[in-house]
Amino acid sequence: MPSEALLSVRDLRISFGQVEAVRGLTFDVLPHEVFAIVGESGAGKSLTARALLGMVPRGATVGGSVRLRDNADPAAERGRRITLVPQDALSALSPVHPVGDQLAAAVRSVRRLSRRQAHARAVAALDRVGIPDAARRARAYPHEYSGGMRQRAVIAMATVNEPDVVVADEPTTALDEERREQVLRVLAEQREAVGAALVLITHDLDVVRAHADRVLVMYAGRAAELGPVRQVLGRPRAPYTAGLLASLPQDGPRRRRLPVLRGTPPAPDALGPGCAFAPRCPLATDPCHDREPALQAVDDRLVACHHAADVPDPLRKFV
Ligand SMILES: Nc1ncnc2c1ncn2[C@@H]1O[C@H](COP(=O)(O)OP(=O)(O)OP(=O)(O)O)[C@@H](O)[C@H]1O
Repeated sequence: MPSEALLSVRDLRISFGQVEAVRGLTFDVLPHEVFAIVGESGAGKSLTARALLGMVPRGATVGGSVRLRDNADPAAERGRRITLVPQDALSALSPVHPVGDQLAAAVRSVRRLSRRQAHARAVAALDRVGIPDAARRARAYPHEYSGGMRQRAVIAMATVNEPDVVVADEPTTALDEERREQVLRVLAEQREAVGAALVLITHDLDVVRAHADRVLVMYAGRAAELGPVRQVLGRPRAPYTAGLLASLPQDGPRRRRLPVLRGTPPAPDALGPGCAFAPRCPLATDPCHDREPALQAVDDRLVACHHAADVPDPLRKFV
């Protein structure tokens, strides 16, 4: 891995029996960056997110490698050097222990500190994420917190041990717009406060545009495009990225999003020999149906498309 990478993923593959759901992902996460993974439902984002922490569902086989800096195994460093902000804040907190105790336990699981010291760290972490009157609130149970406070407490839990990498799996999916921005702001602040990189899993290109430095666009378990957000979203080279982008309104309320990408992604057990996107792709030609494209470097990013050089600009003409 490049010496500066905090997390290095090489040819990650996750399969269930004969069916491969994640099909060979390779990328690095660099210090301090926000690395987004975006794609439609079923693309393999959640499986990938969990594999980054060494967590895989029962019955899955994992190939390739995921390593932290100094070749450390993420499963051994989970909670310490790499942490997860899950989608559902409630499920991340135990209902039967005060929030402060849960944070203090997380601290003591990785550091030799007295209860008192760990509790002080827990309170400081709650204070840092903007929980008012943190010392008192630390003694309260999750059900005594508002939804927004619970989200913040989960972010405090993920950052209390000052990890190198925080993985946030769709942290804002269930939230309204205002809460969504709040959570992303708190995440960004905490990432900066503890100096961590953030892997942000989302299906929302608006979130990517506003919050990420680099983006991996996934389709059917593979990388369709990978590179700096400005390049990838500014001038997509994968027809899939272009289609996703074109389905966003250029302005106006988000809910007026247009369903431009027709059809649905293929199921992992129904993939043919060609490009998985070919059945939905307006640029597809015979080679696209016959042969899966390899990732190639084009304009400061990697693209898996036989027609990477032909994806028209501006986007509106494409769809
Ligand atoms: N435990 C499992 N057993 C069998 N197949 C699974 C399992 N978990 C996930 N898959 C399959 O792997 C594929 C990728 O799933 P994953 O949850 O990673 O997608 P995703 O991109 O996170 O989607 P979403 O945005 O809906 O969460 C899906 O086709 C899913 O059916």
